[in-house]
Amino acid sequence: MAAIVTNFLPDSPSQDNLKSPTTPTTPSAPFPGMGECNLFSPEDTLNGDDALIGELNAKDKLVCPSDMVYDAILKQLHERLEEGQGETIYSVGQGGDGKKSGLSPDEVAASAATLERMAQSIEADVVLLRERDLENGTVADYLVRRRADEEDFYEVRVAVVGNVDAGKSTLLGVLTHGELDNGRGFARQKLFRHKHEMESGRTSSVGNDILGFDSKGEVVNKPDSHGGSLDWVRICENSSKVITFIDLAGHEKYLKTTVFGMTGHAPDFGMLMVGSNAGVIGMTKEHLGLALALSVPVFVVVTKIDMCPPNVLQETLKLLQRILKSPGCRKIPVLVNSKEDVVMMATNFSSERVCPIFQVSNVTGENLSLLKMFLNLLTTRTMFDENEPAEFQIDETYSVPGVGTVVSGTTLKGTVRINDILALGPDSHGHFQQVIIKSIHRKRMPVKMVRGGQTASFALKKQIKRSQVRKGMVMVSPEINPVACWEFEGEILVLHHPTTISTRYQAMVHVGSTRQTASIINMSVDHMRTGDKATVRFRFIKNPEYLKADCRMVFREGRTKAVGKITKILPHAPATENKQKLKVGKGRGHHTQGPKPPDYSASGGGRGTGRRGRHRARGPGDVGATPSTVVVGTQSSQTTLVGAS
Ligand SMILES: Nc1nc2c(ncn2[C@@H]2O[C@H](COP(=O)(O)OP(=O)(O)OP(=O)(O)O)[C@@H](O)[C@H]2O)c(=O)[nH]1
Repeated sequence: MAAIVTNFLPDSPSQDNLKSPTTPTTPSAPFPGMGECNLFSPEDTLNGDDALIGELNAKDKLVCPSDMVYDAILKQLHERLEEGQGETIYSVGQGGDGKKSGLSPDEVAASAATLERMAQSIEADVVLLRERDLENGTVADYLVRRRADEEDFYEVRVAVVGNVDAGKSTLLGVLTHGELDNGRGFARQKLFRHKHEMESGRTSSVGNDILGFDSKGEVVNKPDSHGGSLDWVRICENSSKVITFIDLAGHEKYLKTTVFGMTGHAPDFGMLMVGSNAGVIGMTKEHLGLALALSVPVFVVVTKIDMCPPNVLQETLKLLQRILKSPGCRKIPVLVNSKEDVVMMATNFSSERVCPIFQVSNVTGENLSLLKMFLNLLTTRTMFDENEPAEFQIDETYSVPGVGTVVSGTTLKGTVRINDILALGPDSHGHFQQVIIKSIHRKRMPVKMVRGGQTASFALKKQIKRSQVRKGMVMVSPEINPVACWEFEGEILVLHHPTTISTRYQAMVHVGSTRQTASIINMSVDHMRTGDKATVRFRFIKNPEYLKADCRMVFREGRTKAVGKITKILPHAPATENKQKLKVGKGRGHHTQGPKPPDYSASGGGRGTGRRGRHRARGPGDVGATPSTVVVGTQSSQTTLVGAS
């Protein structure tokens, strides 16, 4: 099995205990209140009224409820919508009173009417998802979703990955423009034209496409009849939920950008595309491994089933399932063939264990309705708490004529409103400066506020030049009192390295939208090889960064890949120590302060060496501190060195 597993897929179960805070936390089920949460317990606010609790747990409670029961169920529904950020799945006919679940057709109809009446009163819509025929009758699952608020919509981010030619652009074109492909690139052309228009003046390397769903689960996207482009503002205004596809490149040469897209754009889910005729080739396993390493739940879309001989399709599916079940993945692959499968998969998807597999054709449209239904039911993994101080990570910067500097990225926590004052940084000295939010856009739509889990662009009021802002910076509430760090510790697992990794080895660290070369300055072991785990102390070579413990990280250069999580931030490590140390060592072959000479052979050859030289010339901090160094002072930019013998 090892042969089919990429070097992003270790044969090790150890990834499970690595949790990411830059990617959102995972609730146990995407739909609060699904299944047994329908049932009332004595802890509910019913003051221990046993008779009422009994009524509320009855499978037929919605058939003809008393006023008291009606009010209690309505209150519960309201709470569940709050908890589920505007939606929930409600099962009708499911009993918690010891009686077997299931209602007669008349009872289901009466219950549905009651549910509908309740939903109307709280500005929500009800849509039947599936009916299950059980021994004692029918249980019906309904999607209850709040209607669109012109200014607000619920956002789910899906990173689209897969090998070149898997049909990524075509599928996005078909989904967002509502027209099938011709097998010769028709659908993707629309997307390219649309992208070209939308990205003029922008240098984004990661494409975005949106698909809106209204409160009834209908697709909102309607390209205008002339240019075929999409009106994002109209889509957002009419949608209760917007899926943002983070369109990542399939080619190996863009892997760096793909890693950035997966870490910096905080996707809720990954959509792995596989061409059924080509099978699991090229970057497919690499992308799957990356998603797993970052704990991003993945679903697979197998395309081109219209042109694939059945035996080849079966081979592809068999291999996919084998890879997904392998020790490196430990997933439960499920082929999705019906609406029932979709509801089951959507309600269990956030658990990260199941991996739904869709088989579609962009040309005939086969099974696309199942995929759309699944996308409609996806819920974000971000738990939002408006009382938390705001945190926003920047993944793109712009200079807009007449507006000034604009930063875009993801709100990780709290809320940000127009005129809020936030701390922007860190700059190259580790400092943060105050900025005022002048205006906010979500998907090009002007809004007054954004909250955790939402992407946004902010125009900044203060005279901030674009050159003063870089990807990887953050804007946070000043009450956080942010501190930047040159150094941090992480627990990492080497997924692949051609030889051994030693102290002073340098590679690119990806954490959230932070992407910078860092040097290993010491480790809990002498050397690390493929499959090894260690606690490692890193030092950034160019700027200090704002990091947080428990964030997931990827450490990679060329074919070297390691994943892990940050365990400790060392905000008081000096900024200038290495420059001085370097002078001592340079030209004299004097490396006595460093534990080991740099492992150039392992650092990707001339490229790695060249980087070291380049960064050394630029500024502080390229070679690591030694444990023997004594440091006085706490501000990274003002640190004094004593006893750097
Ligand atoms: N017959 C058939 N052709 C398809 C299907 N999906 C995509 N294609 C064709 O496959 C070709 C490649 O599709 P793309 O969407 O460009 O593939 P991609 O994964 O985006 O490729 P990169 O952007 O290069 O990474 C195009 O000519 C599409 O028309 C499908 O379901 N059936």
